[in-house]
Amino acid sequence: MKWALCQIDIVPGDPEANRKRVAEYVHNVMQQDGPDVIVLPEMWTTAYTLPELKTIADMNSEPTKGFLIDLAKTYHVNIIGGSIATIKEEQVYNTALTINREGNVLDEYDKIHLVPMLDEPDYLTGGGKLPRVVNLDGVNVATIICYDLRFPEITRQLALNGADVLCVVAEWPDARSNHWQQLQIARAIENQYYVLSANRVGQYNNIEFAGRSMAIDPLGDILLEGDASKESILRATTNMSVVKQIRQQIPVFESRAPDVY
Ligand SMILES: NC(=O)CCC(=O)C(=O)O
Repeated sequence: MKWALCQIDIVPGDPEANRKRVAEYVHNVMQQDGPDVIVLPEMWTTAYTLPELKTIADMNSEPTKGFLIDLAKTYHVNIIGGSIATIKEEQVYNTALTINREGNVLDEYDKIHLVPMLDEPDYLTGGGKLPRVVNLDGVNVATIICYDLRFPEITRQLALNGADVLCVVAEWPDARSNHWQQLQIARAIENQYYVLSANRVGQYNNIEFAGRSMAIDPLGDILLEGDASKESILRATTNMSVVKQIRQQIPVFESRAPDVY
């Protein structure tokens, strides 16, 4: 399966401008060796303009959900639509959308773990349900959002639920880029799945974001890594026979002892 991980900058507080940019990106990506899946970063419609979200966030994920469905159908491509700020029953959530080639919304996941270092808990409501493991062209994929990466409880459970690929959509600051890289490698090794990420680049509110989007194989080897500051599209390939092979060679899931811990 071929993936395009979109490491892009975001226009703060301007969802219309960001949708326009993403439409152009998707158009260009599909012109050259079209991927099977496109992955966008976290909060890509607004960036972290938290005090403004009550006025600029989507309502029940619209209009961005409709926009992504149209893109998926037009280009016949699966889209992990990063995450967007959306208002549901007067609460603002950070929500990841996964849409298949036919334009069906397979998952709408509200970020569970809100980041104190970026003031998310002051403005957002955390979700109460795990992401779904969805099937994209025969591959089992789960998507988490940025800070979720620090919580091995969720990433292990997604492996137990059948994930062979973990996507991480992010706005991870450069100040902690070491954690960004090491945690992705750890999650790949311990769960023996691919970890593919799309992190934003650029700055907002004196925070520099880390870029360095990654594709990591189920042994923890880095296949691709984005630049720290430049917009780029990382093109990765996943092969499910590699996941199967590693899980046979090092049978971690059979060796678990959940009755002990
Ligand atoms: N957007 C995020 O969730 C950032 C997470 C972060 O800064 C960290 O875990 O460190």
